[in-house]
Amino acid sequence: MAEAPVFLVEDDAAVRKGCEQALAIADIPVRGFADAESMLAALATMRPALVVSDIRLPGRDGLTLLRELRQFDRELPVLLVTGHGDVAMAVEAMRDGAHDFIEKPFPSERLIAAVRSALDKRALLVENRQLKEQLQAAGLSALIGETPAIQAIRQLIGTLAPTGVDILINGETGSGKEVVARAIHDASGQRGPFVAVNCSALPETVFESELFGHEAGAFTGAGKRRVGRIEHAAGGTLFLDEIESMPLALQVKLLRVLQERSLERLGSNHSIAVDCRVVAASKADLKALADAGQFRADIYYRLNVVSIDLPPLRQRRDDIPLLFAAFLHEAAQRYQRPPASWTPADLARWQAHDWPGNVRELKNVANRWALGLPDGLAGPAAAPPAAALAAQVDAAERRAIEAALQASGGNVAQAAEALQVPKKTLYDKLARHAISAERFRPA
Ligand SMILES: Nc1ncnc2c1ncn2[C@@H]1O[C@H](COP(=O)(O)OP(=O)(O)OP(=O)(O)O)[C@@H](O)[C@H]1O
Repeated sequence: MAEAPVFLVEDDAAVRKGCEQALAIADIPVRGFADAESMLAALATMRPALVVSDIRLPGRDGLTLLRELRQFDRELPVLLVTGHGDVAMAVEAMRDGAHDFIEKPFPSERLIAAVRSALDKRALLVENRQLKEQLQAAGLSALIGETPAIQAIRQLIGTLAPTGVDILINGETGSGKEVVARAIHDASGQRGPFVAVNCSALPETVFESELFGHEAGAFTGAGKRRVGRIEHAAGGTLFLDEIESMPLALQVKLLRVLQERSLERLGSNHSIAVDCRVVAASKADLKALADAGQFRADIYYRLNVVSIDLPPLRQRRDDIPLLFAAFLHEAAQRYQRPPASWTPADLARWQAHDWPGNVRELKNVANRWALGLPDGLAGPAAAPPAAALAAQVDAAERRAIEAALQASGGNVAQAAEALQVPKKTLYDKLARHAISAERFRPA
C-alpha cells in the first residue's frame, strides 16, 4: 500500500512549490492545493496522513478549516503555517486540536521536522487503534499473538479441538500452555468443565485421592467418599499441568485412564468409565526423561501422538507489543486507572529482553507498568563478541562432550551412547579437543 501523502494547502504558488520540493527531497510524499475547497474535495477519494495548511486562506480562515477537518477525522493531525502576528490565532488553533504551528518564513528543516513529528504521532495513534481492534477480535481470555508460530497453533487448535483426541503441549514455564489447553477446550464444543490439575503442586499421598477419588474409609482419615478430579472432568477436559512431575506409581494408573478410559477410586475395585479428554503439559523433555527411566515411556508415546510445541516468547518477539498492550489494558481496568503509555525506547528494551519467564514475566512487567512502576529490566544487552561460526561450534561440541563424560563418570562408551555417536567418533573428538576421559573418572 502506498504511503499516505501529506496534503499541503498554500495559496502562494512560490511558497507551495518550495514546500513541496523540500518534503519530496526528504522522501515525504506530498500533494499541494491552492485552496481549502480543492483539498476538501480530494479528501473524498484519498486519506492524507497529515494536513499542512496556511492559517490565512482566501475565503476561509485556518481555524474554520481546522474544525472541519477535525469533524471529518479526529485523528488527522493538522499543522498550521502562520504569518507574522498570527500567534494568538495559532495558540487558539492548538487549543482546538492543531498538532503544531510554524511561523513564516521558516527554513525547510523546520518544516520537515514538524511534519515528521506529526507523522510519528499519527503512526502511534494508528498502531494503538489497530492493537485495540485486534484485542477485541481475539477476546481477552484467548490466545493472543499474530506471529506465524501462534497463528499455526491457533489453526492446529481449530483442527484438533473437535476431534476429542488427547494432546500433549510442550513449552517453557509461563509460555501459555494452560491458555492453549483452555483454547482447545473452548473450541471443542464439549459441554463438561475444564478441570486443571498441577501435578507438581500436590504431595504424592494426597495426589492419588485428589485425582482418582476414594471410597469412604479407604485409608486412615479418608472420611466420606470423594469423587476425584478426573471424574469431575466428565464430558469436558482434564488438564494435567507439569505432567513430568507425576509420581511414577500414579503414572501406571494414568496409563489405564488413557488407554482403557476407566479408573478405580482408592479403596474400590469397581471400574468407573472415564469420559473426558486429557490435555497434558510439560516443560521438560519427556522423551529424555522416559529414556532416563524417570517417566513412563508408554505414557509418553501415548500422549505424544498429537503434540503442540509452544515456542518461548524470545522466539516470537513480534508478539511482545500486542501481548503487552493486552495486559496493560487488563491491568488498567483492574486498577481503574487510565492506560499507561510507553515510548519506542521502552519497547526496544522489551524486545531485546530474553524473557526467561516468558509471557508470565511480560504480564508481571505490564502489571507493574500499569501502576507506574519501572519495569526493572536493564537496557539492551551488549551483543556478545563475534566469533567465527566454526570456533563457536567447536566450543559447543567441547562443552557437550565434557558434560556427557561428567555424567558417565568418564565412561567413553556410555558418553558416546548418550551423545548418539559411535565410540570411535567420540575417541577421535577426544583426541582433537585434547580431552582426557580419565579426568572425569571418580578418584
Ligand atoms: N498467548 C497468550 N495470550 C494471552 N495470555 C497469555 C498468553 N500466553 C500466556 N498468557 C498469560 O501468561 C500467564 C502464564 O500462562 P500459562 O499459565 O498458560 O503458562 P504455562 O506455560 O501453563 O506456565 P507453567 O509452565 O508455569 O504452568 C497467564 O497469566 C496467561 O494468561
